[in-house]
Amino acid sequence: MPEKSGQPRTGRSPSGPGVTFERVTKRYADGTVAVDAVSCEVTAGSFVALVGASGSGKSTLLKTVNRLIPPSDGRVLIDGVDVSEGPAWQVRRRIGYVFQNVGLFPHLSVAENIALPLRFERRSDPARVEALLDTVELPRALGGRMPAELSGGQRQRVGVARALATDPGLLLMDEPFGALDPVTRDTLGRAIARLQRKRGLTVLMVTHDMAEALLDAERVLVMEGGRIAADTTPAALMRGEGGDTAQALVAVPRAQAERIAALGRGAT
Ligand SMILES: Nc1ncnc2c1ncn2[C@@H]1O[C@H](COP(=O)(O)OP(=O)(O)OP(=O)(O)O)[C@@H](O)[C@H]1O
Repeated sequence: MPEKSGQPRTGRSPSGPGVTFERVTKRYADGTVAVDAVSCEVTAGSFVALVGASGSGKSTLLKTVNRLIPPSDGRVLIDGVDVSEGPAWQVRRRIGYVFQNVGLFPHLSVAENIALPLRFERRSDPARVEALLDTVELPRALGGRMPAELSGGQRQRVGVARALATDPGLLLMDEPFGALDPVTRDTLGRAIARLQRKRGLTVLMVTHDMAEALLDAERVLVMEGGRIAADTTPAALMRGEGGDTAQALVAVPRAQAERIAALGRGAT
């Protein structure tokens, strides 16, 4: 993995776009400044994690990319084009979006849920749905089930498959695995990281879990009070760099790893 923050680790040329935040500010109606003049360049084909305390502005910043939240000031560019230009559906067609409790339609089968973005494009493609089930490592037979007949982890995989249906180059994930057990969380995180490298996707992932950010992403943005407090690599964070806010977040998985290692050595 390259050390330099922001360089994609994928060996192939990226298929995902670059994302630019230019002094992006979001002020809510009650005066809350959720995002405060954030400027940042996300390199095409890179995997970036957004971490920070609750309320630090991570989700708000992420949602300015697919226009779920319009900035009060500043702008967001995808491959140099302002996302506020043109109809929202046109911008979102090129962006996969995965969030916690993925919001599958309960009255549609798994296959129908996955095919939904294709239907909006007037495409019907059962082979594509099967390929997407393969991508997220779900048995094809699950396509006929209803969402209520799946486990939480399987539902989340279906959400990822649906987000990938239109073959977007950019994937936005907001606490995508937050409600899952640790094993499924780890497996899915690795699967996404593999997919990102293989396809050269640009991924922006909000997570509360610093260990997840360190293991899956190649660059970590630490948010505090609507600003980026640190912009660095997992390796640099593990060397103790990035400042106090970042190090307070790293301290949790570090201490856990040390306690587990001590248990392994037979310490009480
Ligand atoms: N619709 C809204 N109206 C007013 N304030 C809001 C609104 N949505 C979010 N906020 C505030 O904006 C700030 C940033 O919220 P945001 O959801 O972006 O943070 P976050 O870092 O994603 O938090 P969490 O980790 O808890 O999901 C918080 O103070 C929040 O209370």
